[in-house]
Amino acid sequence: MSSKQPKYEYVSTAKLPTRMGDFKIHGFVEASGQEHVALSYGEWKEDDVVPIRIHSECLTGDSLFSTRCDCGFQLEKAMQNIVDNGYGVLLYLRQEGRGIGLLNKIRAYNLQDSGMDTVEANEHLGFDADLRSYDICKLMLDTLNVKHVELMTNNPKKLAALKALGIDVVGRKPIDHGITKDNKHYLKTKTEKLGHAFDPHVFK
Ligand SMILES: Nc1nc2c(ncn2[C@@H]2O[C@H](COP(=O)(O)OP(=O)(O)OP(=O)(O)O)[C@@H](O)[C@H]2O)c(=O)[nH]1
Ligand SMILES: [Zn+2]
Repeated sequence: MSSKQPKYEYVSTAKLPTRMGDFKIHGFVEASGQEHVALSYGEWKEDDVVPIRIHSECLTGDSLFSTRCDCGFQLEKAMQNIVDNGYGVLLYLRQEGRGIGLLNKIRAYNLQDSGMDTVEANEHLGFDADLRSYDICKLMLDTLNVKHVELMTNNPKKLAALKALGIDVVGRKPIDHGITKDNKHYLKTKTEKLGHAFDPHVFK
């Protein structure tokens, strides 16, 4: 990569009507060719605090209705929250499997079917527990003129990452939606090993 080539670029915007409401979709690309999108809804001014969700791709949860994780439920809830608020942004990052990719996630699921937890399975495959980067969020938010955010997440690493990028994180909105018998153990592991901020009562 030449030093002049930008690491991330904005590409284009189009209308995206959805079941929840009429969003716009904004395309971004990394120098590596990896593509990401942001959805925006409604209007805001530069001084407004904008509710946002940074969602990591999960084909199984987001598109195939899996109850093994909470991703699909969170995606739907976040988009509904944004519509209910009148404005907001969803950054949809193509970091499937916390950055290890879809087929490695299936390998990790296979190990979990034999008793490992989500972190042990990643490590068994030779990966760190979480390989995601949030650097592209800065370009995405700047492009959409978002300066102050309230982040919908249970993951404190996302708050820290945004702050490190110079984004004014005004608050966090918990998104503990979609807890099922199939994902309770997964969510408990995230709380105990990955620092997620789930209230312990949700696992009872
Ligand atoms: N490697 C791996 N990735 C998983 C597994 N289950 C879900 N994922 C991926 O995890 C990502 C979602 O991350 P989570 O840890 O569930 O949640 P988060 O995004 O960190 O936090 P929230 O903002 O609170 O949702 C998606 O990319 C999923 O594909 C798993 O068992 N192993
Ligand atoms: Zn998922």
